[in-house]
Amino acid sequence: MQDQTTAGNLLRTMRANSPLVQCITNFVAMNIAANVMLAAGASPAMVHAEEEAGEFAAISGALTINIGTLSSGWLAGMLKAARSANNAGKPWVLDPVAHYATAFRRKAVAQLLELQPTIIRGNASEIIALAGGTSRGQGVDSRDAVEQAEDSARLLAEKHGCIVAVTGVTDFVTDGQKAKRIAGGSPFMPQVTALGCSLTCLVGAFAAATTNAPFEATVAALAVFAVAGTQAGAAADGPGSFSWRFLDALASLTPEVLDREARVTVA
Ligand SMILES: Nc1ncnc2c1ncn2[C@@H]1O[C@H](COP(=O)(O)OP(=O)(O)O)[C@@H](O)[C@H]1O
Ligand SMILES: Cc1ncsc1CCOP(=O)(O)O
Ligand SMILES: [Mg+2]
Repeated sequence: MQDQTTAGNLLRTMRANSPLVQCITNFVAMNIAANVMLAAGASPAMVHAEEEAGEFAAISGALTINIGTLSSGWLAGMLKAARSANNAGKPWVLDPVAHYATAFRRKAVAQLLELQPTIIRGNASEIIALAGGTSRGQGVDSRDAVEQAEDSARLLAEKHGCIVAVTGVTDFVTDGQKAKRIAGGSPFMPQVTALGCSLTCLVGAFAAATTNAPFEATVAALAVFAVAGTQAGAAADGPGSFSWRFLDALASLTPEVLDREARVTVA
């Protein structure tokens, strides 16, 4: 029988469903993340107000929460949305942007972790710090290698019963037991702001489109970024042209090419 959980098949399913994803992201990411989602075939909605975030989570296929430009009003909306997603049985993804930088962020992330995200996606410095290690992160940017964050990712996944994705040159995804690495992408990617935030939203789209397969959904979303990133990077002259080429590559990526080009290995 054909494997329904290859990245290509999950991309086909995701596009067929075009899932509504509530993206509580940050002011920097809102526009590019929505464009990335539309190019890939998902249906994003940037809804964060405390007055409506919980109600909206109940009608969305998945929720993503990113603390990049946090304020107390947004945090209230995030907590309501996460509780509502849990009550409705919807997956939700946490992106702990620069959570190590201030006491406000550290406390917010602790509150969000108590609500048991389905998936955590962060860069290496964020994942190392989230597991209690000493990271070299500077603001929103990672200064650690993914390889150094792999043990932290496994620990976090076990502790919180979730999937953890660490991104960088070669990405790593684990449920605490099994793990995969996804190679590809482009050195231009960390030079374009909010691509990690956009990827978190896309992980939400794949999680919404799969039933009880958050590990495979996460691997598929990361593989889409890796293959489209490689394609865009090969033709780009710099981060500016990479940006629009990346959107085009996402939109034109076929499930067949994704399965052929994806460099996914068991870790
Ligand atoms: N040097 C690199 N080479 C290839 N791909 C990269 C590189 N750095 C980041 N990426 C890719 O960029 C995307 C965003 O990841 P990352 O930069 O780690 O997130 P963040 O923006 O949250 O720090 C991921 O798809 C990741 O694989
Ligand atoms: C620059 C910046 N400042 C606050 S959030 C943000 C965007 C971070 O995006 P990413 O985590 O994808 O690099
Ligand atoms: Mg980030």
